[in-house]
Amino acid sequence: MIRLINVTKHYPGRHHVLREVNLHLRKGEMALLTGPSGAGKSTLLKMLLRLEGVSNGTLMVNGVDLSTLKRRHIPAYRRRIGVVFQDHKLLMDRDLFSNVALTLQVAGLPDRQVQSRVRAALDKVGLGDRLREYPATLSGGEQQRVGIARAIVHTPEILLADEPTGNLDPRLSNEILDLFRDFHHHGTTVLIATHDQGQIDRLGLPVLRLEGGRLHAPEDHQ
Ligand SMILES: Nc1ncnc2c1ncn2[C@@H]1O[C@H](COP(=O)(O)OP(=O)(O)OP(=O)(O)O)[C@@H](O)[C@H]1O
Repeated sequence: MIRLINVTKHYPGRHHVLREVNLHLRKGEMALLTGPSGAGKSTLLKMLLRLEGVSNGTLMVNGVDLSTLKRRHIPAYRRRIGVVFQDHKLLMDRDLFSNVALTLQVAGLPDRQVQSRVRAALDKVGLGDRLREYPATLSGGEQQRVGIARAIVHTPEILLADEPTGNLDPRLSNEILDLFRDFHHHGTTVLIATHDQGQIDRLGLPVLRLEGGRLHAPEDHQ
């Protein structure tokens, strides 16, 4: 599903962030991406979203070489991926329903489908009865769950998260990561960038560690 072959990345005028990285994450797998600050975790996620290009090597997602993806096909490609950020970037002047509905509306889905999908997504994260509330009335963990509902509302094949528990206490972090695990158990491929050693130890998932531009991964993930 996700395959990096000798991928190198450097930003203009800077030395390499990633050097000949190899990774194989199969369909339906879940893994944690870790490493010190500045190691390139966000860069790797951005490359998977085609927000950043690869400098050298090959990055394949679902059999598609991203460097050959035409510009006009990028929006459709991104709709197959759900993304969760640490600062969930919710629209504070819109209620939960509108926050989650937005991507479906932009994609031109009929109203009735938008209604049912948004309700189902908010139900999955335990906020199905709070559709008309505004983000400001929610706790940090609840806001993060709205971010997750928004990421999964279009039933993506791949779910990426960048430090999704960064601002949360351990109990809420457990809840959020268990939610990701549920999606993984239902067949979604999940990759989460995290610094949280407690979660890394607790979850017992394959750990992909970036350091000094290299990726250290279990042998069957290289
Ligand atoms: N757009 C950019 N232009 C130039 N350099 C960048 C850009 N984005 C990131 N970098 C540099 O690339 C390196 C990797 O950054 P990245 O954000 O991928 O690391 P990270 O592992 O996600 O870090 P953190 O854990 O602190 O979020 C850093 O040295 C950063 O300064």
